Amino acid sequence: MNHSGVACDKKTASFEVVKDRNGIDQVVLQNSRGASARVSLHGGQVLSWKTDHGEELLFISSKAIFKPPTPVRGGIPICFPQFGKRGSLEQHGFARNKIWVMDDHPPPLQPSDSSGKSFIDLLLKPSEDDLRIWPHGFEFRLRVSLSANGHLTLISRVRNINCKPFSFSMAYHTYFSISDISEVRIEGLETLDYLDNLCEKKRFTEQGDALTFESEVDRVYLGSSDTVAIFDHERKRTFLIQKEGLPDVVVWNPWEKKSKSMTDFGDEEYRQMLCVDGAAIEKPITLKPGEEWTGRLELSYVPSS
Ligand SMILES: O=P(O)(O)OC[C@H]1O[C@@H](O)[C@H](O)[C@@H](O)[C@@H]1O
Repeated sequence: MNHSGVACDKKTASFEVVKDRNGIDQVVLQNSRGASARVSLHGGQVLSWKTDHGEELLFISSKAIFKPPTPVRGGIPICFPQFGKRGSLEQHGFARNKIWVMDDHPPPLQPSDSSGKSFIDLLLKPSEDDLRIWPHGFEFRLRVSLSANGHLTLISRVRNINCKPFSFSMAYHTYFSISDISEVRIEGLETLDYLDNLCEKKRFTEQGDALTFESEVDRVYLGSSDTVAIFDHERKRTFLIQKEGLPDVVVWNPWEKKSKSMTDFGDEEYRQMLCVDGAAIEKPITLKPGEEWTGRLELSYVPSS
């Protein structure tokens, strides 16, 4: 199938555009082995990423609301131009609530970002309402691609098309599907400083051990290495998060009490999800007129013992 703004190598991959129940386009990417991903124009949000055995790798709440402007609880919402409540905008900024468009003529990326991959290019430009609350002309281009080996890559390019500089924060708010929160650990954040959202954003230093979970966690780890891993012992699977241009890592699990206060989240669902986000938060990105920033996230999984 051919669609403007969408390209793929038909020998190795395919895609399809379908409408959700609210009439919003979703793009289904598939690789030659049958792995798939689903991306909605609502928020430019990845809603599903499946292995070639059809196993879902991302968490979506059974109570998620799919009607804009509510952001969908799960998948990979894009937080932009603000993370959390660190600014005057609504929580996590407006990008995740907007309807993005397919990008007909994206500026070229590296050939390796296209060949053998099934991908979709999306674009968000500010509406007049957006400009009233955040008066900065920008173009946000997002490429979501699925490779032959099932890796999911998100490449964000933000360009300043205005005549004055602006600054922003950004996060790929990734809800991983896990067997049980008591069975997982994160490696790659040991010894880093973090800002604890549960303690008025105070700065602490992580101890030398891998991160495990026994209560609510809501932290921004600062200046992490470019690879972070989530080990899921029960499922015998490890997620690898590789990132470029995204120095920070958000780790969030709402645990029991907060889960009960969220209307679009099941009371017990905190057990089956863990958010680990590649992000740029502590030091906002500043773009001069005409400048562009790129932030790249690659997600993959390997069997583990
Ligand atoms: O409910 P929202 O707006 O999607 O946010 C969920 C969570 O997102 C996390 O990234 C934040 O650190 C948390 O503080 C927040 O509760």
